[in-house]
Amino acid sequence: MLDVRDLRKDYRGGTALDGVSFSVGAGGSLAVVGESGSGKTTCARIVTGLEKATSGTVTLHGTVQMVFQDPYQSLDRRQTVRACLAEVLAHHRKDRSRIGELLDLVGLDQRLGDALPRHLSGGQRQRVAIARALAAEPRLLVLDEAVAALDVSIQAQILNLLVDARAATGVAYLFITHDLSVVRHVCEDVVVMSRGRVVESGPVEKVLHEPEHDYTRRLVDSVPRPGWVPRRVVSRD
Ligand SMILES: Nc1ncnc2c1ncn2[C@@H]1O[C@H](COP(=O)(O)OP(=O)(O)OP(=O)(O)O)[C@@H](O)[C@H]1O
Repeated sequence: MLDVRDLRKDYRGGTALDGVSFSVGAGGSLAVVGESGSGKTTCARIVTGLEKATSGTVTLHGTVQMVFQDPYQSLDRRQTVRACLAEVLAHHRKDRSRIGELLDLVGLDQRLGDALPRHLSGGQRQRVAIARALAAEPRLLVLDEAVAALDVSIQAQILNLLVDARAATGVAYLFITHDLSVVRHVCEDVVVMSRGRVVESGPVEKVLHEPEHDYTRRLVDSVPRPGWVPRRVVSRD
């Protein structure tokens, strides 16, 4: 449902992407990992249409929504959770009655519908951002460092939520992260980027256990706790 072929992005100062190709099947989940500056965000911005590639093609069947790292920046500070979701539902001509369903889907208490972003914790705000993205019923969600700003225990909760939301809705993920430890739980496949190129790709388990490329090996070694898998967390923030 998403096919990215031979993307190139040149800036005046250099090249951010060079021959990048990958694809995500319907309901699939692909991680794009790499160090800072490897080109991940540029990929995400081109897939979502925020930026144009210098050359190459992006073929996408269905709509795409994006979830950013910092939900506080991406939410309107004057808008309650309910108003925020109502706006997106109206924009996409979806039924307003879905607000309750969306809050359930992301594990937010219905009473929080009347809260403003400043009354919510970081994890709760990210739940709102995910609900807002899912309100449009996209076929693909691009998550750009969506858990990077959260504490590890809250990260685990949001990762669990993402697993559950994908199972419930059939949405596909393009999961952009510098942190390999969060990939295994959420994604089936991974592409590893370095300096604007894909250096390795394949099933997550294979790439994590038998990395072929030196760069990937270093990324795997730099994970603080190799093999760390977030445990199911029962309590919610
Ligand atoms: N608007 C721009 N103008 C010039 N160079 C840019 C621009 N945007 C990105 N770049 C360069 O392109 C390269 C890839 O950047 P990109 O943000 O995609 O990497 P990244 O892997 O997402 O890193 P990070 O995690 O730090 O955001 C970097 O060298 C960056 O400096």
